[in-house]
Amino acid sequence: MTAGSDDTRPVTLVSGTLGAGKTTLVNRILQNQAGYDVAVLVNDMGEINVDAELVAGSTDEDVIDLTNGCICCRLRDDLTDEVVRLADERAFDCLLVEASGVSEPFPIAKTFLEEDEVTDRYRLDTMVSVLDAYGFWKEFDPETTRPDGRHPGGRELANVLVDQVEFCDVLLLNKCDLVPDDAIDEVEAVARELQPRASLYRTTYADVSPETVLDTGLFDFDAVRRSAGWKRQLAGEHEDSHDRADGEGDHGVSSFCYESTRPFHPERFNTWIDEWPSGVYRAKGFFLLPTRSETVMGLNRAGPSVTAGPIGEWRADDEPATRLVFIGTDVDEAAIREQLADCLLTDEEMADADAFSDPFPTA
Ligand SMILES: Nc1nc2c(ncn2[C@@H]2O[C@H](COP(=O)(O)OP(=O)(O)OP(=O)(O)O)[C@@H](O)[C@H]2O)c(=O)[nH]1
Repeated sequence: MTAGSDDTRPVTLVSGTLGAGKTTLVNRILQNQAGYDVAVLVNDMGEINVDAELVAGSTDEDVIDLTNGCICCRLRDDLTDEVVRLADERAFDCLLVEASGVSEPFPIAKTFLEEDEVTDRYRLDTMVSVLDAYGFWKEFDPETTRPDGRHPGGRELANVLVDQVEFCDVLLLNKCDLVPDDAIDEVEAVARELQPRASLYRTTYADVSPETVLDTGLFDFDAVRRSAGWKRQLAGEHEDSHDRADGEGDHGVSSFCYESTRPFHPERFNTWIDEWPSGVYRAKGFFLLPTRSETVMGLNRAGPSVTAGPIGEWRADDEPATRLVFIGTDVDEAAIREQLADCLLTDEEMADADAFSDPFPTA
């Protein structure tokens, strides 16, 4: 889905975790616009917009600064006003939006897909994720320390990171200078499992040409939604190099979907979540509990952070079932399936489905 008519301007949305190299990329593009006249919109969480100050080689009118908050949460109206004003007041070819490191890209993208005033003037063209390859590698290999001794930061951001990898057209594995080659291979394998259809580049100081991220025509809303690793799995598909009998891609990265129409024993399943199988760094989906027959219970685990709780109600035409996707490295799928089967209610327990205590949150 690309909204708008031919005279709309292409929008490139750059997201990525804190310090991944977004500003470095934006600077690079501004310094080498390759024949494009590029306008830039930046947003930062701090009171002082460090990013706007750091974006070099630009006059004030090139760079619009949305300080005081994160675009995706508080500034959606401001974002709409600013991009509309920009389009009406200035001539330029492409808009480059740098999201703050804690913004989720999807809500920003929605502004460019759903707001009529915006879609009259712009079309979402390319979603770029800049990944701190070092931080990502470190996330799954806690023994590693950075040469300068600093922690790459923010384990709690793991959820954001996964969303950013899953929802993009172009993925830059940046800071490759800090990661040994064999580890980059592994990071790439993980990233490809999470997002198989993105164009992927290994970069140092975001060294890509402007054509890689500007006016690419790559954005395809439905394809992005469909192809994110876990959604693809939930839909029962499995493609390309990962379509193997054992479900395993390169470097031992694999994924599988567990399904059952029989509910889990609430406490057994909760204990299983606490213990968690080794190697699984991504899990997403929903599950059934006898104590919540009307409720869709969601499970979402990214790196070390996990949430499990109600995410909605089953609708009349739904077929309630547990569907959980697991992605990990050297995962023992058979063992996990067996453990999960042990968490299901037994026939005896099914007969007395009211007799459970339920440790999961209610809201
Ligand atoms: N070693 C190394 N450092 C890099 C690379 N890319 C960027 N950096 C450095 O990492 C730091 C953060 O880069 P930025 O471009 O400011 O990152 P950002 O994503 O805009 O950061 P936030 O706006 O805080 O989220 C800077 O000191 C960069 O010079 C790289 O490929 N290798």
